[in-house]
Amino acid sequence: MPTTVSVLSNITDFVVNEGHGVKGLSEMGLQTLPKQYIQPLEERITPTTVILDDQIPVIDMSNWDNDTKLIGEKICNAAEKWGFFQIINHDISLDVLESVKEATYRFFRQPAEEKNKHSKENSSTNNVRYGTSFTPKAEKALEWKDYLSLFYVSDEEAAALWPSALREEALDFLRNSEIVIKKLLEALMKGLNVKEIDETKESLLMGSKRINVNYYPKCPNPELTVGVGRHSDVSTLTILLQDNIGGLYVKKLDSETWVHVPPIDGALVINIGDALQIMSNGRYKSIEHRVMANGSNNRISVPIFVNPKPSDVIGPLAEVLENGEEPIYKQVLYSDYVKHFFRKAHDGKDTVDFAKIK
Ligand SMILES: COc1cc(/C=C/C(=O)SCCNC(=O)CCNC(=O)[C@H](O)C(C)(C)COP(=O)(O)OP(=O)(O)OC[C@H]2O[C@@H](n3cnc4c(N)ncnc43)[C@H](O)[C@@H]2OP(=O)(O)O)ccc1O
Ligand SMILES: O=C(O)CCC(=O)C(=O)O
Ligand SMILES: [Fe+2]
Repeated sequence: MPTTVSVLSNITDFVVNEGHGVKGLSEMGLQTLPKQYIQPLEERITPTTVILDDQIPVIDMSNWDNDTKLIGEKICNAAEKWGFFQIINHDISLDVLESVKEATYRFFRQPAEEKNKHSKENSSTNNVRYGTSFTPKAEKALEWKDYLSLFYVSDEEAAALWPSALREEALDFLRNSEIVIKKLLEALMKGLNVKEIDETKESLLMGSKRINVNYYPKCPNPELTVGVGRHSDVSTLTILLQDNIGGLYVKKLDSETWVHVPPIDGALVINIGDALQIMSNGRYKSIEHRVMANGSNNRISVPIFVNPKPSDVIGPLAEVLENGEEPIYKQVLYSDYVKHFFRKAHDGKDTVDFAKIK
């Protein structure tokens, strides 16, 4: 086992290259945060920018069959005003949610050598990626997070390539989320004057999926760093399962203030991603969010990113422009958009400028 002194003299080797991650660092019992993780003042989450008297909407899906119109309107309203909401009574069983959380812990509990088989350098596939921070090579300060990212192609590919520690549970969460994803997209498309989601639209909106499992270990100086820096997701929409620790903050539209997303047992957090902001010509908002590190507890979260296919070209939908509205985004190849996102450090909403008509 390396000593604290030898680890601290080469953090990148220990955390990034050897695959110990920030989990390995945290478990050495550090008393102070290594300098590589100290974020500039403007990137830290401070009480002065957080407001306590507002909250993202919480939408009850239980009466969907009888109240589709009313619930649909609430969803569209939340997508326009907040870009974020929580759903309760969504029909994904607590068992499925608990199992994927347990499996996440099972994956991260494994020795570094086992997890590191899935690093960019060691993995035989781009569709399975274990890593730490976001893009360590491009970042001035690292983020206090380890992750495993799984791009879904087929059950057969998952059986061959996904780590067995969480494969079945991640697939179960993906399968069970299908119905609620379709309900959300049906409501959101109605709000854009799209009457029917045919095969082509379905493929454009949800032609590919990625499931990530995030691990934020206990941090010695949480106020000096971030779990995840300011970013918007590049998805169509994201379905996020968080545990009961808290720490996710969402920027309020047209303001410099942030609200906390309080954990609600059994709820899922939904957010609009850049792809849907672009397709809706800016009507639905892909909002900046970030995660605070925690000084007392480890935290996990499991986002499912629902995306266009990499080969799709995305731009404002014809139905949205039908009434003469001017497009504010151009047509872009989705994989170019995603590559642009992955190649730079988290920088708030700047990714979407890639698709803006100047
Ligand atoms: C917040 O912290 C995060 C967030 C995320 C993900 C957030 C999302 O919103 S995911 C939704 C992304 N959409 C998709 O995955 C569907 C479309 N997929 C694609 O278009 C492609 O699969 C691709 C992602 C572009 C990869 O295509 P490929 O041809 O294989 O390109 P590469 O050259 O291998 O990769 C380009 C560039 O991106 C880096 N990268 C690729 N995948 C990941 C990943 N899962 N996590 C981090 N970085 C990734 C890759 O290293 C390349 O960069 P280089 O600098 O090496 O050139 C995810 C993780 C978080 O922490
Ligand atoms: O962990 C969270 O609550 C949010 C994670 C996130 O924003 C992401 O993975 O894109
Ligand atoms: Fe995110």
